[in-house]
Amino acid sequence: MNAEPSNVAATHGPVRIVGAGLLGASIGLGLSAQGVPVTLSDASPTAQALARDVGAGAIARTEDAVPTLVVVAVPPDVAAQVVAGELRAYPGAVVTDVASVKSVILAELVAMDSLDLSRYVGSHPMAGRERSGAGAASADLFVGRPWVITTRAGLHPQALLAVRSLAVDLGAGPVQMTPAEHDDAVALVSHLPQLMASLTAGRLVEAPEAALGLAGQGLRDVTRIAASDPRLWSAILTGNAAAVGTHLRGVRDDLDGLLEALDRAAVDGPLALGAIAGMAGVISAGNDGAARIPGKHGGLRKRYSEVTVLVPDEPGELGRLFTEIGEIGVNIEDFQMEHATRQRVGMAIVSVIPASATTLEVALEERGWRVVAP
Ligand SMILES: NC(=O)C1=CN([C@@H]2O[C@H](COP(=O)(O)OP(=O)(O)OC[C@H]3O[C@@H](n4cnc5c(N)ncnc54)[C@H](O)[C@@H]3O)[C@@H](O)[C@H]2O)C=CC1
Ligand SMILES: O=C(O)C(=O)Cc1ccc(O)cc1
Repeated sequence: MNAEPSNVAATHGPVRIVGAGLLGASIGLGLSAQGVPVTLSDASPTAQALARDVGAGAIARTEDAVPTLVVVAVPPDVAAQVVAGELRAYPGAVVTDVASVKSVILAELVAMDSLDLSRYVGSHPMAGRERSGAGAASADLFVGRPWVITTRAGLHPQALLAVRSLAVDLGAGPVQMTPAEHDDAVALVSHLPQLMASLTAGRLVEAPEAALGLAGQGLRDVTRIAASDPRLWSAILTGNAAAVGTHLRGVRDDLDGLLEALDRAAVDGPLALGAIAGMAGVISAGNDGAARIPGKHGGLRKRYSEVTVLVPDEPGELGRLFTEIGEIGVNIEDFQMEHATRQRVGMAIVSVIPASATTLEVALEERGWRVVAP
């Protein structure tokens, strides 16, 4: 995202952000970069000062101009209380929250007396990281990502428009859903994957060092989000308990079928009746499901060819590889690095458009690089 003020934001502000962590500071950075006035408030003075220092806005003061929009970016278990406080403090402002669960927060708000909920729009940017705090914030966190905006009867159309504009200003695509539709969808595409990553990584706690030493990219891919914050995620998961439970029970049914087939193979041998079909069913359902995940830009995921190059684990070698790929005239579309444990070599996996893959392989080999056969 352009760091220069572009003055094209539909959001005029002032925007008040309550909760200046990863999400709050990322929103503040994105809006500040477009010249929108932003103030920051956080229960933690340290978090507030860090968000200011990274450029997400100014620390809120009592004499500040009244905000037109308040963005609440605190953990889900305190979101309703904070939203209620902001609706009361700023009777002319639209208030949104960005918490990862929506029905439970709306239910808490509805149960409170004398709140003007026509100005409250629950929302959820589908973008984030496995790290917390303003130190990990980024102005372009939301670019190209969906931003769910929850709709319901009684919502003021101007409030809905203000939150849609916020999402668009930050480069996201607004998607309207009811709170229940949202919660069921994220239970499947966000909350279940978090639990599967945590459950898989949890099995490693007591694994022998020798086993861990064999780990490759597959384990790293599956466990990336296991680094997430336990406090935040317990609030998210319990805040969406019914929907998460439904999808987790589905996994339990699949596991029961899998175990039955495995037990048969363990007792009667790998070709035991139904064993192969049991495994193939699970793996091919996985193939079909994974093929349905939209890619970065909504297209098919496998748009690039991968060229794998061995890179000596020495200072400057990766830089030299990038420079030489540039000299060969091939554009790097994506990049991943795999490290083999206890070896002084890494594998650079360079994604390029399919038409350039062979040219790149040949040219790199001519220059003395070891290209791993696809
Ligand atoms: N982390 C992620 O990847 C995503 C998180 N979200 C949602 O965004 C919200 C914020 O999450 P993060 O920014 O990741 O967390 P974070 O931990 O980085 O930041 C939360 C901030 O809220 C502050 N806070 C807590 N209680 C407060 C209160 N009562 N008043 C004022 N400030 C308070 C904390 O001091 C902290 O600085 C959560 O509701 C989360 O579900 C949404 C999308 C992605
Ligand atoms: O890192 C990822 O893959 C994510 O999906 C990030 C994320 C985490 C929590 C949310 O509520 C929304 C998005």
